[in-house]
Amino acid sequence: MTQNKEITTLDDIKQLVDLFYGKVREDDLLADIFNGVIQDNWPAHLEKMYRFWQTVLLGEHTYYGSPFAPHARLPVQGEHFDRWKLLFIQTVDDNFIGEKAAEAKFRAEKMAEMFQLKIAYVKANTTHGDHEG
Ligand code: HEM
Repeated sequence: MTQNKEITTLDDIKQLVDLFYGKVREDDLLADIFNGVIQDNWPAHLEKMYRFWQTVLLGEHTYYGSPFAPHARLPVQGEHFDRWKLLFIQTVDDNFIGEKAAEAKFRAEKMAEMFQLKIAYVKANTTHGDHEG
């Protein structure tokens, strides 16, 4: 058994991200949604996610995107976010310990909450006849 470690370097971030999306890609509920959008661009998606978490957890500003935009019209509901959070928390707890590990879980929870609120808002403000799809 490997010992859980602190998240301190970009390599730790890469390990976290690779393990998490490894689970996502095998998940009965989430795999099709991710693969439908990302298709064969997984390396680019993972690169982006390394930069995202490097920025959030290590304070090294390498991510300059808009995190919410690609989620606005995904076919996702509470159950998808619950699964996403479960897999993320499992990945962190199975491999890491310490302050940054706790922060990773906290930030993921907060962003999931914000994404869900925004998706509900987008839906409520999309009337039939708007550009759907
Ligand atoms: C059910 C939950 C979720 C699903 C199905 C999902 C799906 C996706 C997909 C398919 C993309 C790629 C979009 C593209 O390449 O066009 C993406 C990007 C991304 N996701 Fe999620 N996501 C979920 C939750 C979250 C959460 C909770 C976070 C917060 C940590 C997050 C952070 C990001 C970021 C930062 C990007 C990159 C955005 C950019 O293009 O700059 N996602 N997500």
